[in-house]
Amino acid sequence: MQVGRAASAGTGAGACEDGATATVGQVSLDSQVVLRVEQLTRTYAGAEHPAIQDISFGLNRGECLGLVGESGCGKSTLARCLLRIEDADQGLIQLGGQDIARLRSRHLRPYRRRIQIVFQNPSAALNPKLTIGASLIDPYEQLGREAKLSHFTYTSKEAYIRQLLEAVELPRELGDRYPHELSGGQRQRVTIARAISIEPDVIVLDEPTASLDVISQGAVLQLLTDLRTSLGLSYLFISHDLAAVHRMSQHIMVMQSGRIVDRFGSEALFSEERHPYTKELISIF
Ligand SMILES: Nc1ncnc2c1ncn2[C@@H]1O[C@H](COP(=O)(O)OP(=O)(O)OP(=O)(O)O)[C@@H](O)[C@H]1O
Repeated sequence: MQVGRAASAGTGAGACEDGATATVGQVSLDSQVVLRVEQLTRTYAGAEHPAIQDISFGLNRGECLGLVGESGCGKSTLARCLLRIEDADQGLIQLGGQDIARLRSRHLRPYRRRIQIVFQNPSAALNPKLTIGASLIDPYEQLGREAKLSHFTYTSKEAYIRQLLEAVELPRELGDRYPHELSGGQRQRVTIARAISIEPDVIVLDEPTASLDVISQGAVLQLLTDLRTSLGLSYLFISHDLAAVHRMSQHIMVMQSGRIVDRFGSEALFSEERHPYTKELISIF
């Protein structure tokens, strides 16, 4: 893997609620924010309450921002809205300085590359009829050709696939296999390789280790941390596993019934100031 662009350290602007630009001396920290979300709300047809309501946060370049909350609180709805798989009813999603919340088709296309997602279930995320190599090349063919890649170089399909497999610590022979011929942990590494292949700014990790055994979980979380540092990636790490979120993230947000009820630097998880719901989550895990 070619690496080089160093990740910026977290600046403290992460997870800022009102989306305001923070300043330290003369230095604006706003340039560090790669993804800014303001007042995002989504109500499903027929539902009594919004699935997500007034969600606002900023994600710093090179940072992992954790989002934790119990099942059904709205985490995946937020992820789908950020990826524009679903549309929010109102609110702003600023990526690369552009509000993408309402962009359509060709206007949205240049921003699709900038935000990628890794889902919980790698088996559902990979086309069973494609070899691993073909799956890895697919995002580049769809979105990457227009982009100037700086870590991976595309000289030939084979060379590109090799770099991606190497980046996620998989043997190159796996490129010729089909998804069912891999273990769950290997399949999830392939979906991570797909997500990084077109060098996005942001990756939404939606419960990326929930389907794995404990040993594979630890290894995949470590790989994600290493890739964040070496590729300068920014993560929104969604999980109901508070321990994993604490391990991975510089800042943490806690979601309850569609709203962010608590947000703090990871080191302040056990502080007395925590919201009662955060304390409840701590007592469960
Ligand atoms: N397509 C949909 N249509 C209608 N309601 C939905 C839809 N998807 C989710 N919901 C509802 O929206 C709320 C939030 O669901 P969501 O899947 O975002 O929660 P979650 O926190 O990701 O849960 P989990 O951790 O179990 O995946 C729930 O009440 C859910 O029933």
